Formats: sequence, C-alpha cells, structure tokens
Amino acid sequence: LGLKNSKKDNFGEWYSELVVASELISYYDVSGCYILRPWAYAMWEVVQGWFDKRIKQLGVQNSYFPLFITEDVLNTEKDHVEGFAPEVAWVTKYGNSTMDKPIAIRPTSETVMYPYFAQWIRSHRDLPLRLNQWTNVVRWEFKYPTPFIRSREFLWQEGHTAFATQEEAEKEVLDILELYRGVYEDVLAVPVTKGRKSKKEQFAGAFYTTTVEAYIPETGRGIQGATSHCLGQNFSKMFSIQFEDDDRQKQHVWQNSWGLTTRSLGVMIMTHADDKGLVLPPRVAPKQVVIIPIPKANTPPEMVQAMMDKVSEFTAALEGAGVRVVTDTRANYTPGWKYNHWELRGLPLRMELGPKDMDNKAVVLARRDTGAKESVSWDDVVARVPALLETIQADMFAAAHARTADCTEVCHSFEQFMTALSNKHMALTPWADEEEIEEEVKKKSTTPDAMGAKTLCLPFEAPPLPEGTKCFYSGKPAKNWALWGRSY
Ligand SMILES: O=C(C[C@H]1NCCC[C@H]1O)Cn1cnc2c(c1=O)CCCC2
Ligand SMILES: [Mg+2]
Repeated sequence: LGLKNSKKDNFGEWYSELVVASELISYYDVSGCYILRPWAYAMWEVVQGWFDKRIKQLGVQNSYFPLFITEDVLNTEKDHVEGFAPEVAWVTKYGNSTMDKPIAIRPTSETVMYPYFAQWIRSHRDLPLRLNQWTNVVRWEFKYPTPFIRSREFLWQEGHTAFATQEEAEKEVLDILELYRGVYEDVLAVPVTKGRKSKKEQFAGAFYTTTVEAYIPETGRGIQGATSHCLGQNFSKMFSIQFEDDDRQKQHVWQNSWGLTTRSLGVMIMTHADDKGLVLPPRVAPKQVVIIPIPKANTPPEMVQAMMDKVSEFTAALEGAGVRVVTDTRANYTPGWKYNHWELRGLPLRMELGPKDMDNKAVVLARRDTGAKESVSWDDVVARVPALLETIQADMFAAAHARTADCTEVCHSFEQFMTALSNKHMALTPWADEEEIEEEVKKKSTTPDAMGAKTLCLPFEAPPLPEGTKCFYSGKPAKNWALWGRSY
C-alpha cells in the first residue's frame, strides 16, 4: 500500500517505485522496455487526443508508414544517421533463414517517408503536404533507461511537412511549438521554456531546431520536452523532393519535422507526484473524481441504500457534466485503505459521503494537490466539481511554475555559473554563441558525481542584451542568451 521505501528526496528510487506502485508501468524482460498499463495508456490517449485534434485543425493528416527501413535507404543521409548509427536496431533473421540484407527498425521516419514525398510532390498544387503518424520507434539507447523518460522503444507522434516557401515552413515550426507548449503547460501543468537549440545541440539534419525545455528541480536537470525542426531544404535536396512553381521552375520544397513522445508523461509525474504517490492534473487524469460512500457499522440498511443511490446519482450527473468519475463501493476495504489507494493513483478529487453528510444533504470534497477539504451541499455538487477541477489545474501549474522560476539564475561569470549548478539550478547567461565554449563548459562542469552542463536552449524570451555585454565564459562580446543545465 502506498510508497513503502522512498520519499521524493530519494528521487531515483522514489520514481521507480512510484510508477510501478501506481500501476502505470510494469518492467519487462527486454532491458530498456516497459509495459504501459491502462492508467498510463489512458493518459497518453488524453495527450494524443488533445494534440491530434489541433494538428488536424491546422490541416495535418494522419498516415501510417512501415516500421522497416532498408540499409541503403537509411544511409541516404550519411551525417544525419552516422552519429546515431549505434542506436539503430536491425532485423537480420526470420525463422531459420537469414535476411539477405538486414532491415532497420525505424528510429524515426525521415528516410522512410521522404522517397515517397519525392514521388507524390510534382507541382506546387501538391503543396503543402502535411502528414503525421502516431507510432512506436526503437532506439537502442545506452544511457540509463528510465520509465517514460528514456526507453529503447517509445511511443510518439512524428510530423513531417513540406511547403513551397520558407515563410510557410517557418510559420508552422512555431505553430507546432506553441501546441507543444500547450500540451505541457495547459494539459500536463508543466512549465516549459521555448527556444532554439544551439548548433551543437540541434538535430544534425535540421536547418534549425526549436524546443520546449522542462526542468526537474529535485535532480537539477533540464529535460527536452518536444522538438519542432525546420529542415530547410536539406532533406529535399538529398531526396530530390521538387515541385514546379508557376514559372515552371523546379524548386526544392521547404520541410519541417516535429515530435512529442511518452516522455511527456514522465515529466508530468516527476513534476507533480509526492510522497503519497501520483498527483494528476485534472485535464490529464483518466479519472478526475472518486466517490467513496462511508457507511458506518451501525448505519441502518435504508440509509446505506440511500447512500448508494446518491453515489449513482452523482456519478451520472457528473459524467453528464463531462467529469471522469470512478466510484469505490467495495465493502471489504476501510475508508482509510481506499483513500490511500486513490491518492497513490493521483486522482485530483475525492468525494466522501458518510452518514453525517447524508443528514446534512452534503458531500465532502478533498483535493489531492493541497489536501484541502470542503463540504458542498448536494445542490451545488455538479457545478462545484468542474470549477474546483479547473482551480486545481491552474494551482498545480502555478505551483510548478514558481518552483521552476526559483531554479534559474542569471550568471555573468563562470564562477556564478558553477554556483548555480551546485544549487541544482539552471544558468541563464549571455554568451558568444561558439561551440568551443559549450565543449569547454561541459568538460569543466563535469564532476565525479555529476555530468557536465550543456545549453538547453537559446530562449525566445530573454532579458535585454545591452551593447558591450560580455560572454560569461569567454569575455567576448555576447551574441545572445543561453539557458544551461545538466540534463537528461
Ligand atoms: O528524430 C530525429 C529528428 C526528428 N524526427 C521526427 C520527429 C522530430 C525529430 O525528432 C533526430 N534523430 C534522433 N535520434 C536518432 C535519429 C534521428 O534522426 C536517427 C538514427 C537513430 C537515432
Ligand atoms: Mg537520442
């Protein structure tokens, strides 16, 4: 029952125990792979539903491309793949036979899709082409696997779009990035920073990469939430994806690709969960209210029946109001046991209905995020519950935002930078925007028990940069601001 061994200050153990005890995850016998149990999958479906609805409003269509990639097609784009080659998983056998050529399992689908983009796109009338797919991908990662955060197979969506002009492509990059901000801040109640990745940190195949970055205060590590890349014409030149413009001139299309994964659920869990278990933001909670009748030993049978009728009545009324309800009327468990059970699973609200409440024609609502309890008369329940759920959503975001805001220090020297890291904070610094600086800082900030810091992003919203401001590290004229941190 509940979390036996660890508290959130013992973060790694706490997280691993929590995701299993709350029945989100089961460990699987292929290392780095996890089972997403219904409580987790239901949350992924909420994220999918929210994002899918909005990309369709933008004109994106879903499709499905094969899982397998031939070797020569995967290698079409040498430098985009060679850095990642060790992570690619291959099929070499079927039955007792050996494939004459091994086939790769998709780690991402640029090379799967783009030969067909080249076939389908002939004229500017075929543009824009905007496809998305909801799939699994496999990357044989060597870094420490962590449920949701890093696994060898994960679920994601990958958007792949093609436009006639740079302007259209660049506008979409930011439209999608705004949707990713919405997934994190409006659904998962997780604050993120929008920005561009540095040349060193960006996807090698991209023209530039934009990102939403989250932060885990307990570990002092940043984490990439989702990416929206402008690919420019890099891939269209490689795959000869051309269209004829009005003057019958052949032009290479401008492309984007963008992805969000099940990692988003792990970030939400790490951000909000506590020592009693999950704390789910109402918008992502598979169930938002658990109704628990509490008959006493001496409660007359007719009142017990009245209680149960009330439970059914509130369930129907709240579901009619769009609230996701579960009831716990199991006779063989104590109220305390039930409270633990549903707190561990993170339900935002508990509705208690005891004999006193029956006499007062009221219920008690208990918030999971603050523990606050309030008595609500029966007539007000159907109005109060949705309103309280919205309040909980907003309060959870505000609390997480406050925690993260305290975790960023503006630094003008390497000493201040190292102090920020030792405080498990992120460092926002003016810098000369040179890759050598990132390499040196990463080396110098690596300690025996902590990895080096890297640039998480160049934030779109940054302080002013007055003429003459110096790079925190090199002392050279600063070109822009960078947000640095240790990261996942
Ligand atoms: O996946 C991308 C780019 C792009 N893929 C589509 C979704 C958005 C965005 O992440 C980058 N990338 C990361 N990781 C790998 C590859 C890779 O291209 C290819 C080989 C295996 C590992
Ligand atoms: Mg990777």
